Amino acid sequence: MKTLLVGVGGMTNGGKSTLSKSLHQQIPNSCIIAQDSYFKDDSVVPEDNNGFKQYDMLGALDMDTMMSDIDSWRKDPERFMRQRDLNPELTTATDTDVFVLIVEGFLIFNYRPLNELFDRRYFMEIPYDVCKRRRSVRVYKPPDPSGYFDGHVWPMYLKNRQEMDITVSDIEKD
Ligand SMILES: Nc1ncnc2c1ncn2[C@@H]1O[C@H](COP(=O)(O)OP(=O)(O)OP(=O)(O)O)[C@@H](O)[C@H]1O
Ligand SMILES: NC(=O)c1ccc[n+]([C@@H]2O[C@H](CO)[C@@H](O)[C@H]2O)c1
Repeated sequence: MKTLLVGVGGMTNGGKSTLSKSLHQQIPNSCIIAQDSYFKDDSVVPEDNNGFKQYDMLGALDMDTMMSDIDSWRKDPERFMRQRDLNPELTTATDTDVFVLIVEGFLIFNYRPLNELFDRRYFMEIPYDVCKRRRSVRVYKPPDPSGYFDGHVWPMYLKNRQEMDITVSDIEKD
């Protein structure tokens, strides 16, 4: 049995989940772990001086739990998929079977212990105006307050992008 860990990173609304779902549908024995499932509770996410919740940084995410889920997959992908009801097959994997984990999220390459696990990395970027337009029709929980994109999301994207460039050198840009 072989394993392949693929990272689909990139900016908010860049199309990460759309691409990941399409890959998952086409690749047998694959599954997705989405970073957005690991946001901490709103009550513990701090606010800046403008009252904007600081969601677009690693501190807002429970990376320990995310890493622990990825570890379970790495140790036994078949069991991981069966436990989550992702793969009903009960047969045992052969030596030639390849299990693929697609990890998608906006800060997956900024977290060094996760970044170093990837066999392949993809980074999805779209222009500022497209990003802002797509984001304006999305409803997050909690919803973006007025001015959030320009006051928090975009400046944090630029900052995180710069930090990621230092951490990662072998990203395949879309
Ligand atoms: N190739 C594409 N062309 C045009 N629109 C797209 C494309 N891919 C995704 N979209 C649209 O962009 C929006 C965001 O897509 P998606 O949810 O896949 O992005 P994301 O990067 O996972 O976003 P986030 O992580 O911020 O939730 C959706 O409305 C989706 O339909
Ligand atoms: N709990 C959530 O999923 C949540 C809450 C508030 C904001 N966000 C946004 O998700 C994006 C990453 O996909 C970030 O830009 C967050 O602002 C998510």
